[in-house]
Amino acid sequence: MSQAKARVVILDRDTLPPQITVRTPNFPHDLDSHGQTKPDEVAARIKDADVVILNKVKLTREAIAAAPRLRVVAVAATGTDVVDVAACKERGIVVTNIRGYATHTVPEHTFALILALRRSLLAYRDSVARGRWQESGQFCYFDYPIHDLANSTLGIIGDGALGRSVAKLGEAFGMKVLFAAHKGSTGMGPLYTPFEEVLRQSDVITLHAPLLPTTRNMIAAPEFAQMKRHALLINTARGGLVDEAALADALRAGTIAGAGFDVTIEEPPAQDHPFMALQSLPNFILTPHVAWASQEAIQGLADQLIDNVEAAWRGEPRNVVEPPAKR
Ligand SMILES: NC(=O)C1=CN([C@@H]2O[C@H](COP(=O)(O)OP(=O)(O)OC[C@H]3O[C@@H](n4cnc5c(N)ncnc54)[C@H](OP(=O)(O)O)[C@@H]3O)[C@@H](O)[C@H]2O)C=CC1
Ligand SMILES: O=C(O)C(=O)CO
Repeated sequence: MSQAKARVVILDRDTLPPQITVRTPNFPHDLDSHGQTKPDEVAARIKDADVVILNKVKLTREAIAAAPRLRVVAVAATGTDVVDVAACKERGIVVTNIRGYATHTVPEHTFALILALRRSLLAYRDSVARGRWQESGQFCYFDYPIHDLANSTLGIIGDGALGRSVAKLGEAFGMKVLFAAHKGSTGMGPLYTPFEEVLRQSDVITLHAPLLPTTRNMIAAPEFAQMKRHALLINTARGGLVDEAALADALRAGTIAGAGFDVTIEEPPAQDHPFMALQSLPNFILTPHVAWASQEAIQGLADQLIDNVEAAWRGEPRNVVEPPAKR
């Protein structure tokens, strides 16, 4: 992109573990690396930047306007919802993301949540710790429901790299897999089942769609009401896809049987977030946005991140993110 020395700013290096090697870009540059950046620190830190690298720091239209030299924003994640991509595009700033790095780690985490919930694993573990096994006086007891995955129906929302890998694992467990058509869409072809039909038919529903204006709150009270009472909802995608208060209500009311979440709208969630009051429920598991975080996946992400930065800087950008289309 340029022969001049570039100023590269990393806004949240601490979102990659210290033992992960983030290699130095292969073009002349000065590096300004910050462990974390608060929202009100972004504009000042990027004001002279040519390249910004970030994972979960929000990059707003205002901050972008205050960075006249900015040419490349390299997101260290697949999800780019933290960046105002439309504002970048208007300025000719290239936005890149990481693709396909999490096709083992996220599906495996998804199934860890599904299996734990479907077999009441945490409830049995807690009851063993409380002495319930000895109290039962026999070799086993049946306090909590256990269901097979085989012959059950897995509804997948989002048929990208992760949705498809999850489908393969589901098929290996003997599940019938349904890919949901976009909510509100009618003609997506025979490979897709209408969104509402997926809600009605699935025993397990798992989300793998990006957070966009069109996917925000795609699951709220009316959608919970259409699910089976024994359905599980798994969200390893983005917090904003689900109305969090409606999920808490659905779990308390028994509208659905359980939920496994790796993501929340604000991360970390505040102490008074509706999910924090659910921590004692045996049918709700919240993990701290670590579905992506196998050592193997993160190293692949870090390598791809610098590949993206180098390619964009030499004027051959790859993994370019376009602003969300309105549909
Ligand atoms: N918790 C974690 O650690 C991680 C979370 N993620 C999240 O998972 C998401 C998916 O990742 P990945 O599969 O790699 O991304 P991809 O871009 O490969 O796939 C996303 C898919 O979602 C589909 N999609 C878009 N809009 C809708 C909609 N309205 N309804 C249903 N599907 C839709 C897209 O296809 P089309 O538009 O053609 O339908 C696309 O196929 C990421 O965006 C990210 O937010 C990713 C990695 C780690
Ligand atoms: O890759 C992603 O989108 C993640 O959320 C991991 O940071």
